[in-house]
Amino acid sequence: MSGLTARVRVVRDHFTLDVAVDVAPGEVVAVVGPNGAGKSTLLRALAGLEPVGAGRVVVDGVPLTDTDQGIAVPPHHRRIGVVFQDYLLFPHLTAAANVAFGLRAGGVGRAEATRRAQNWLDRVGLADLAAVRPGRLSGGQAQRVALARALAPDPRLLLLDEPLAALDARTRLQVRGELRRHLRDVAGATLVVTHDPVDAAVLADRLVVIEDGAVVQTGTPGEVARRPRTEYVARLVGLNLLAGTAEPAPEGRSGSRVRLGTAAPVVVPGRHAGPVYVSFRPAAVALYAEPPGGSPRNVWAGEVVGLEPAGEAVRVEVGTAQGPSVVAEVTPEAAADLDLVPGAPVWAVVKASEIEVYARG
Ligand SMILES: Nc1ncnc2c1ncn2[C@@H]1O[C@H](COP(=O)(O)OP(=O)(O)OP(=O)(O)O)[C@@H](O)[C@H]1O
Repeated sequence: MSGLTARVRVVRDHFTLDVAVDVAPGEVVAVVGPNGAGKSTLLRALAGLEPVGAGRVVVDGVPLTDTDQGIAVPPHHRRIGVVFQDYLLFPHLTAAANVAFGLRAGGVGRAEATRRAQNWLDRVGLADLAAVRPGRLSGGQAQRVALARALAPDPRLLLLDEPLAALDARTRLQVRGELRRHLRDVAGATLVVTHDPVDAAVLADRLVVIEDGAVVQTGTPGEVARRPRTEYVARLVGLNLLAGTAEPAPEGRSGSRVRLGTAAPVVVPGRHAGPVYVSFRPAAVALYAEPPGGSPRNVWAGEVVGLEPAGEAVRVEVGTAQGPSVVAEVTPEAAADLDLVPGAPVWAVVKASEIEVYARG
């Protein structure tokens, strides 16, 4: 099979990584997950930099790791491109010589390697800096040289670990756009580790979410953002997520009720039964300083736990006495009018029509 097919298990004292990932040729997959989830360990295992306890890593049909057969191709013979934060440029070589290095190591002759290195520096917009050594490059420029060095040998597998993390916000925006263009042209499989949901959404065709050493969700950025399956993913994409059990309304009535442990059940659109997730946007939560009049459904009484700015709005975390905590998004004016300070009593109301429901498990 072409592209990457991998299953790796790495066991440490207090941590086990056990994941399977497949990446098609030309596909860009972002690996996301909380700190310590095992993202870097996965990339390092694929690169041959981390001993694999059990598993197989196959690129374009060639086994690079196979613990059953005793195969462990050393990192420099894997013919893969890597941009890792600790895999720095050679300080004593010029930008052009850094890019040519990988080509030379792959058996390309000196003149051809120099020509192709220059061509790659052109492509990443650094033609004028070919003769400069890394010490005189900015962070963004060095990152582009590292990318050119990884891409120049036309690798069948490209691994990028937080390629934009070291850049300031403005450079990041620019380099992210360029990186996206370059990754679109890569014929091989690409895996990129990132903490940033925007990087993931911009760069990747598909996300693989890893938590505590295991894959917990995979899908296009849109699918994952619409239907998160874990607390971490929900927070990452800025949605409220509650787990519960649905039962459809009695015959002749629309909608369903979802029980959430001890909290009051929520009323949701559509007919659902069994274990479900319920998700909704913070902006779909209205807050009141007094119990709301009429008989709105889905009202939780609680208190303000914390507030933080979110763009032009204010995000308010509301803890409820018996149930879930929910995040609301209100205007700064509303936050002031409602006198929202930590500890203040508040009533949160979610419109049923704004709630998304999907099966768990
Ligand atoms: N060299 C090491 N020796 C022992 N344990 C390690 C080593 N490197 C990482 N770990 C542990 O392995 C687990 C996975 O770490 P890893 O760096 O792969 O996570 P990560 O998802 O990349 O995290 P981050 O987002 O913080 O970079 C963590 O529990 C970490 O403490």
